Amino acid sequence: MTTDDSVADLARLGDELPLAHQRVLGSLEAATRRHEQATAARAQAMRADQQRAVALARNRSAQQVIEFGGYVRDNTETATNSAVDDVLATAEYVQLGHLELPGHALGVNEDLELPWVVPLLGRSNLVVFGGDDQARSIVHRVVLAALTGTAPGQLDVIGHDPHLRGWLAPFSGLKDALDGSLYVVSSADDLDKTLDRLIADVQRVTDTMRGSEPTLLDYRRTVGYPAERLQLVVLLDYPIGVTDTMHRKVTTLARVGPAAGICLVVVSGNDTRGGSEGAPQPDRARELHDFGEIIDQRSALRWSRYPHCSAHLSAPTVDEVIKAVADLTARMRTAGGPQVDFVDVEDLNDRWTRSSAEGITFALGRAGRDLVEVRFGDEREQRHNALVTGAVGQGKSNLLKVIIHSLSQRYSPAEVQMYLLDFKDGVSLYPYTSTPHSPDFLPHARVLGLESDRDFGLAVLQEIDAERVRRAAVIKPYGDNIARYRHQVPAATMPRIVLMIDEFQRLFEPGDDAIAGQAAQLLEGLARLGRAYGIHVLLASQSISGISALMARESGLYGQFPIRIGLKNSPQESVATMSVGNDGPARLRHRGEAVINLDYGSLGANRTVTIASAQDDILDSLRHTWWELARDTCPAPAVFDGARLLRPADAVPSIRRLRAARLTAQSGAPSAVIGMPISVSAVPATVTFTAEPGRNLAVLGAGEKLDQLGAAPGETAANHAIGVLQTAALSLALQHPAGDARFVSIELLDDSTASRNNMGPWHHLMARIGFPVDIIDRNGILNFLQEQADAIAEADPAGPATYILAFGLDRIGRLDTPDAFANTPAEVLRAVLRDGPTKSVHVLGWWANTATYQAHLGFAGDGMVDVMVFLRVDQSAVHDFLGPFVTWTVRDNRALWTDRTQLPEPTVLVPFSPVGDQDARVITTAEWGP
Ligand SMILES: Nc1ncnc2c1ncn2[C@@H]1O[C@H](COP(=O)(O)OP(=O)(O)OP(=O)(O)O)[C@@H](O)[C@H]1O
Repeated sequence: MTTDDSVADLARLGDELPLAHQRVLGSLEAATRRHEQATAARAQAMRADQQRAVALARNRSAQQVIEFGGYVRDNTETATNSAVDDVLATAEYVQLGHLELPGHALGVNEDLELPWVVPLLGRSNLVVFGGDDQARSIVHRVVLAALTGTAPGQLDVIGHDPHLRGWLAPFSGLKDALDGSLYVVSSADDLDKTLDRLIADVQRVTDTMRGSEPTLLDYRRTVGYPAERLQLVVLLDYPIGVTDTMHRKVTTLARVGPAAGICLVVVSGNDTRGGSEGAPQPDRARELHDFGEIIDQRSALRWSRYPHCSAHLSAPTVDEVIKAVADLTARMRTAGGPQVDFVDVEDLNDRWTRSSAEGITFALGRAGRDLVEVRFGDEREQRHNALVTGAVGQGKSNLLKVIIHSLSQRYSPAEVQMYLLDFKDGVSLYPYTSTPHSPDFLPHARVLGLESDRDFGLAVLQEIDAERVRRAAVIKPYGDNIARYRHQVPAATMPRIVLMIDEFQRLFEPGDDAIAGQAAQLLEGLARLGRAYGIHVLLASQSISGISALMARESGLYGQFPIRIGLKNSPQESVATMSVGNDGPARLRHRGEAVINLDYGSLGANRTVTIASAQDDILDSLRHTWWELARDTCPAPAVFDGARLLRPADAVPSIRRLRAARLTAQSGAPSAVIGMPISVSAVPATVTFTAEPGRNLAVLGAGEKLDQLGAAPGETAANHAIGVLQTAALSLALQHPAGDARFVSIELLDDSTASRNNMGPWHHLMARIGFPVDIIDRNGILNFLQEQADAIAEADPAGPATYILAFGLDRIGRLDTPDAFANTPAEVLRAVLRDGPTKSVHVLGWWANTATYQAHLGFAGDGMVDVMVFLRVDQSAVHDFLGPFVTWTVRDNRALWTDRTQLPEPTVLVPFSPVGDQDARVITTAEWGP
């Protein structure tokens, strides 16, 4: 290649270079443009996508907000309207009104309105800042919602109102329905005590739960019944009147209260000056923020959880509150408390398996998931006796029934024996007796006092005391108590004895007489000394405050009763049952709940128990089983029914025994049966008519109550004077199987009295049993007495007996008109009375009027009549006859019996009533033997 060629090539290249450059630049530009266009197109597409996504998201979220709003509204219904007939219903959430969110902020067209629901009972406290009328409305709304959202009667409202604003006054109707369900204090002192009590409540609730559940509400759900109480504590004008110490207690409660069912509603107004030792107020205000939910209405109404929402309160008017409270109290009155069944506390398949040697245990009910039992006789615990109190209708009878059946199911009659006395006019012990229609009886019952009176109460105490003395002698060689004795003599039978007296205070009323004194002494002795011999006492009463001073002062009886069981009662009774300052029972809410305290009622030892409900059908069938098992080995209990009239037919077994004794010549003289002494042994009162001076019988006083006059014949015949004489005659006649007796009846009764008291049927009956009665009327009486006096003088002492019945002898007048020989008929009567008995002529007479009786017998009457029966006779007349130390008050269905030569002291008895149709049937059809 030449040089010229090279130059030419270079020149060509030089020409082509700019073209190539331009081409390159051109294509670069085109590429850049294409790229830019593509990028712009992509960006536009992405923007469009994004806008679509945002729009979609907005739509979706608006939709969700709307849906969620509906959901919240629906669920609010459920959360705030718990079924209040469910006993566990609790206002855990309450609706106060609604919250509003502006719609444009959410991308929705309308502003959003949501229910304003705040957590409350068991969940949180509430603090309201600002103290004007709106705060009052908030309080009304909160309290009302809490009450209506909780099972009736389960929530107590406690208020502190230092400025006496009366904000809680519209709720005062609560107090009428349930004591203690609203309690408002205004003084700092009272608030302090209330705070102490609330803190004690927290401790007790925590003890009850024993860490098994984190909160009371959980615990209630687990055990399935509303254990303990819920409390809403409203503190107005906080912290007015609140000292530092109290504030610390409030702070503690705010922290631990909700879990224990205590919820604080603190209203802190604009005036926040505290008590004298008040902490710097900003600190307190700051602490209040930690209490729980905050509602601030100092500027606009806000709930601190959602500060961007405006809150709107649905404020009830005062009238609405009052009306709602009235509805609520109506439901509270009918609402029952928690229920535990007998089968929840007693194993029906485990019968009579326990030994009472070391003590006895019975079930009462449940406290939460715990079975609550009481043990008597334990040597270590040294609790032997119990005191039970409860206002009328609060479940005392039910409780006693549970105790009786729990003991009877666990222990056989050889291990536990019961003496049951009921001093009220009730029927609770009737099912334990046998009746003609139902032969079952409670085999563990040794004595049943159905409508006991004081005499019978005393007789039972004496009987048990005698048993104590007997046991002391038996046990002595083996040690000093029943446990040691039974340990060493395992084959021995020595049941524990439980003496249970309902309305025992009646034993001590009027309080200053001989019976009260003896009863207090015996009871105290039994409660103190009986423990060693297996004797335990359970006293029950509606009202002991009247006698508590007597019990504590004179005999120290209460000191023997470490176990106190208080059903709901007044504060005064509660304190009398427990101890000073311990009004636990008064704060119980429901029938069937009780405070049990094993430490002499000391404050701090209270435990709330739901007493088991005595399920009658189950208990009836248990008793039937026990009876089937024990009927052949256990005698029926001795039954005393103080109100029941004693019928002549009731005397048949005794008369049969007396007749048999006469026939076998064990007894030489016949005995008239006149009544039943008030005693445990069923041995009748008898008057033996031996041929001795003085063996006459005088019945003194009116025989019936005036308001019984006019009763239909036969139906309610209750003239006891006539009844005593008729029955005496029947019983005497039946003891003369040989027919060697004559009966004469002096009858001075008016027709109405005679017919009302079945004199005709009595004559008829006497005739049917072989002893027709010779009747002497008013006109024949003087002649008859004269004849008798004459005949007595001549009579053979071994001749047939003559019984002169005299009905209403006082009606003949004083018998002091002398005859031609200056003898008065009264003297003739005295001759019969004085000389008759030794010739087997006995007078059994009734004088309604004691003055006439004295006139008939004269001053020298002593010695003519050994036996007297006083009916409706006043105390002073009794003193005339028996001296100043005998007390006697007129009582229905009772008589006072004295026998100068045979009875150590006057004895109260139930006298017989006149013969009725049924008596006549029984007596004529009874098997009398030869
Ligand atoms: N623990 C309980 N559980 C369920 N019901 C109960 C309970 N205790 C009592 N009751 C019911 O309450 C009512 C009154 O009870 P109870 O007769 O025992 O009261 P009380 O105090 O003995 O009354 P009173 O003194 O007037 O005779 C009864 O209908 C009884 O069934």
